[in-house]
Amino acid sequence: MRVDVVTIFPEYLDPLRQALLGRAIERGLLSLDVHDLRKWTHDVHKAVDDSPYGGGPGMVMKPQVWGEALDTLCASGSPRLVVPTPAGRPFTQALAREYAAEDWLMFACGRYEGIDQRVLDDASARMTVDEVSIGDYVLVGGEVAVMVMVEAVARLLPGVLGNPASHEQDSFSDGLLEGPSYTRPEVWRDLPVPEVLRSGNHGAIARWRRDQALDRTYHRRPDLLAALPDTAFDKHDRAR
Ligand SMILES: Nc1cc(-c2ccc3cc[nH]c3c2)n[nH]1
Repeated sequence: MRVDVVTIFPEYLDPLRQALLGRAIERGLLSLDVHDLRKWTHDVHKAVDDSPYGGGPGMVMKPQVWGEALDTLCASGSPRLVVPTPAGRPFTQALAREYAAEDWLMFACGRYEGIDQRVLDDASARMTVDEVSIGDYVLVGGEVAVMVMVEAVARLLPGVLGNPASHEQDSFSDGLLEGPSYTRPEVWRDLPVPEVLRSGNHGAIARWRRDQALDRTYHRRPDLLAALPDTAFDKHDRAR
């Protein structure tokens, strides 16, 4: 997978080159190229923003600069363009899986009050453009949202995680939240590991984990439970 990121703060994306993702990049499982948007300015101040039409606070990112950047970076083809914004569709594990199947993702990091809408409208004629929110809170720019999405997508790529089962038992992979996890010691500060997990009875362990996931989802994210089809529940689930 090819990943391109356009931003006025290229160094903000450096953490993506550390640890697991850094090793995946070194192994060629994905490529990451970060581009400084100011490369496509032509004035001495390298201006990327201007005042908003209609008034209001803050500044808007200029369409000319973004247009030239995308024209250059997309000259060889059409990536899926992902634009973080509080006003976007929710970024979910399902969307991460969809992105993990793409050959080429490009992320446009806004700053200020965002990017002139015409940039996205113009790009939509040549590529799929997704305006995406990573949550109902407001960041200062798109860079952190891009790091969240790149990490969530890259970990799904074959070979990135040591054990593929890790993401197959992710929270949300079966529509439920993950239950609690435990490791040694058996008792810590007078708190024991649930006995079933030490029983060696794998059927009982699987049942207990499913029950824990159902309970946790019921109490913390009832919306997820309500969204599941009846077929998602077996007779044991229904007997609870
Ligand atoms: N989910 C979410 C996205 C954002 C976001 C994304 C881009 C920009 C550009 C300026 N402020 C921004 C905020 N906040 N919260």
